[in-house]
Amino acid sequence: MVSVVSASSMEPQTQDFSPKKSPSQNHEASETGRVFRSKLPDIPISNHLPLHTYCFEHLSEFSDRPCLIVGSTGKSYTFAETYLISQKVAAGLFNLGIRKGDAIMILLQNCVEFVFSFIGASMLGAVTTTANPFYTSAEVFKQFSASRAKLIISQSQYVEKLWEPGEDYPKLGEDFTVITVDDPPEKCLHFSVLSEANESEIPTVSINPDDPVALPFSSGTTGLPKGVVLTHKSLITSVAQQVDGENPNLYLKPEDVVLCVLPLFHIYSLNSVLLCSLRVGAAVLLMQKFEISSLLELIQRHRISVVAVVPPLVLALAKNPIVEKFDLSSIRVVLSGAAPLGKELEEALQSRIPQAVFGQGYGMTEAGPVLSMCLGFAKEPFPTKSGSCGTVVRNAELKVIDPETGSSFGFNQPGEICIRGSQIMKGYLNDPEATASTIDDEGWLHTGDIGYVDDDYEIFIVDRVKELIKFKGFQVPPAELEALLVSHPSIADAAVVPQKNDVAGEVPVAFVVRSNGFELTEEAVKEFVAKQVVFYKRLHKVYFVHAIPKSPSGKILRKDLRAKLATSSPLPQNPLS
Ligand SMILES: CC(C)(COP(=O)(O)OP(=O)(O)OC[C@H]1O[C@@H](n2cnc3c(N)ncnc32)[C@H](O)[C@@H]1OP(=O)(O)O)[C@@H](O)C(=O)NCCC(=O)NCCSC(=O)/C=C/c1ccc(O)cc1
Repeated sequence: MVSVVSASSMEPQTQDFSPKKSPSQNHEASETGRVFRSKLPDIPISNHLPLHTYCFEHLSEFSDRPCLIVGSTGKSYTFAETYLISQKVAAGLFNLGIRKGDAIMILLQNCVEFVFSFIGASMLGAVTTTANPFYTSAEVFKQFSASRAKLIISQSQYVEKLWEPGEDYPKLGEDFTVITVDDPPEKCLHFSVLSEANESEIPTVSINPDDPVALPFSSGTTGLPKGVVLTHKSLITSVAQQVDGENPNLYLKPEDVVLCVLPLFHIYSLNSVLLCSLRVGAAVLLMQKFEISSLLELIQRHRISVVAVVPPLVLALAKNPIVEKFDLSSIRVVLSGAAPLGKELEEALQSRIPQAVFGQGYGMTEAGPVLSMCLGFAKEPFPTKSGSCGTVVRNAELKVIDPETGSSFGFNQPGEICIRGSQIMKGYLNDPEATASTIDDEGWLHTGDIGYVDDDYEIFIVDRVKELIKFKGFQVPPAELEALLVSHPSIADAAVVPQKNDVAGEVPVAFVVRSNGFELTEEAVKEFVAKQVVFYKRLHKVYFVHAIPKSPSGKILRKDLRAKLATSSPLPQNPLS
């Protein structure tokens, strides 16, 4: 059944993304060579519960243990306190008019209020859309308007941008409420209106497993950013696939201290760090901003045992000489995700933290997000290979298809990776077309990533058919930058593609066709874009060309442009002109 998101509401209609059949574990793969399953057996998953109930299901076993630790101050909140404050926030949101099905926006860096707000909204049956506080006004408002959020929780320093664009945008205080976690500017409310509300005033709400709970934005395989509808059922399934069962794939313990430096406004940290830790009773150490020496100090002081990272952090930990000065012996697990990690880098870090199990997870916001996870992290671990991004999670099916014909490949043959299971998104918000082109009518989500499954069921990503550029694990949708570029009066056409970069992985670069007779410099183009986008979407290079290569149907031939970049080193000023 195809997920269709109705034009008028947050609710995608009639969904059933559970596997259509129940193949018997990975044996099916060996029999047919078509569908790959985890080496771990399927488990019962409590995905009939609301997300907050599931996360705190075992609260009584660790209610007095630390749940959230603020890195900068050392202040900590127990599980019982975290649960209680979240209940208060739910009551406070209700007092401010938030009802089941309403959306709120969290525009915050990592902090305890982020957690209280997300869980509090879940308790009301409300939906949270998370956004990067470094977004420009226009970027915030696009997401705010698309999600029809009624309230924003932010910090005073970001409030200014909420009314900056003027006329075309809702005015502060008129159409929505702004709450700040620090001293509120005029017309804003302080977070205490939520955190000091009376928890007994939470209404009784009936939450359906298919109700949305989170609405992160992602451009998917193509186009502009879209709201990704993640339900209570999808997030519970994903967390359970990682940390539940007698032999959890990602074995976290209540004694663990889990590093949360990656931003909670992206699904990687929200799911694999926060929600997984809440479920198992592990403490989450919150860092607002990455800075290498503070990070190392915190690891040493709090005996951090589980570290979730992206490749630029692996680079810093593997190469920075300052690392040698700190005691990192507490680390037992290093999970890397969100972008491909080179074998050499992985081995360099492993030699610095020899006692830790090092591995990768593979995720995509639309997939709920985790498709595969290193089985070296399991309670009873399996041997794994460096460079692999894990094995498909349990209670899910994965296949590798020929992107041209759709037929499934067996072992060791690269093709587009597809995933099916109750964890995947319900659909894109109000975008049935994009949903239907991502989730097919048998419930398979097409990732746009090219990879293969080896004889040991380990997955290796080798390329992508999707357009997305990844800067330090952040999404840069080319279509968004191309739309901006062609809005410039002196630009006739433009294409944006990734260029390899040692630190960021990839950076966006543009090919630009000037309008006839117009003077335009590279600096002017870069500045034009930089003013309108968050820092990681800025162009790193502009090449002026006479035409953008396109297919007969008008699609930009990105592969040709990427190939031009790959073959020109060092890059000439104008490779195509
Ligand atoms: C921590 C990173 C790796 C590095 O941060 P950085 O060193 O500060 O560098 P940035 O390039 O990000 O920041 C640029 C500038 O912004 C500044 N900045 C920065 N945060 C601040 C600040 N809080 N205050 C003030 N200035 C600041 C920063 O200092 C810097 O300033 P400057 O040095 O002057 O250029 C950062 O890039 C980062 O968090 N990247 C990860 C993004 C991410 O989480 N992506 C996930 C997408 S979802 C997905 O793919 C899911 C996959 C998945 C995979 C596996 C799973 O198990 C589950 C899921």
